[in-house]
Amino acid sequence: AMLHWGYDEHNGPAHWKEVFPVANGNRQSPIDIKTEETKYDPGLPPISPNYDPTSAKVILNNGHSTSVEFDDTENKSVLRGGPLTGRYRLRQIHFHWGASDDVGSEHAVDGKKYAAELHVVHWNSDKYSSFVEAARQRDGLAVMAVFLRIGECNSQLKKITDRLDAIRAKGKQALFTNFDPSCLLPHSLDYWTYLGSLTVPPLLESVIWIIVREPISVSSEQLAKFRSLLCTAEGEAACCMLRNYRPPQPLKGREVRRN
Ligand SMILES: NS(=O)(=O)c1c(F)c(F)c(-n2cc(CC3CCCCC3)nn2)c(F)c1F
Ligand SMILES: [Zn+2]
Repeated sequence: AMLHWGYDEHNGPAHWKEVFPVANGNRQSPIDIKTEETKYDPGLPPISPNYDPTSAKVILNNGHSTSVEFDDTENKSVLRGGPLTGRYRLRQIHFHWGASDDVGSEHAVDGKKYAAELHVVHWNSDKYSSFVEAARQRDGLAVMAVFLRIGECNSQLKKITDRLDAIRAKGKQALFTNFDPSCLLPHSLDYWTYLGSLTVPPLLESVIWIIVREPISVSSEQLAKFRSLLCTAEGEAACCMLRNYRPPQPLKGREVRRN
């Protein structure tokens, strides 16, 4: 079996079930959203992100993505509305991308993959007392996903891509504050929503997914900076983080609703 999970031939998504059998579960993510089969739900309210820029703490290379981590010790930055009951506290944002611009997103829309995908991870702080506890519950996490398409340079994303050279190696982090991730959201927050899982091991089936339908832009040069991150620590033989997306998983009868 694999040593440590990753996205290479020997430890990638096809192997994850060897250590995490839930990989073949009934509510796995991501999925390919077949827009003709989504169900309009007039009862779905708008999503309402409310983030305090002082919650941002550090930018991190965790070896399988780059994330911005937020202070989630109080309800300073929360997501509410949409399919959610109560408040979900902001924990971290991170990205998924591919080895070339024609792939990279985890979710797909009618078989189309975008160049990358932003995930904004929150946990149900009304019902649970920590992220790790919430991550084990069916309604514990809410992840808002935003597609990135190749286009003009994204000046807001530049705040992140300009810092990546300071955290090239796995385990490196740098101070990163005064950042409100709403600045990365598109004009329209219309969305699809369905029940799924983490898209990385341990693949826990605890995520209410909110997929924003309008993509944001990223330039090819900005995206190339993500690929120059290393999935190896300093002093180890350098290995670039060329891709970190899981392919779409079986829908298994789940409904995808839209507002
Ligand atoms: N792609 S995704 O589905 O949006 C996504 C997520 F939703 C996550 F929550 C994480 N995540 C993983 C852990 C370790 C925890 C270690 C203790 C058990 C729970 C996981 N922290 N956050 C994550 F890495 C990720 F990629
Ligand atoms: Zn993710």
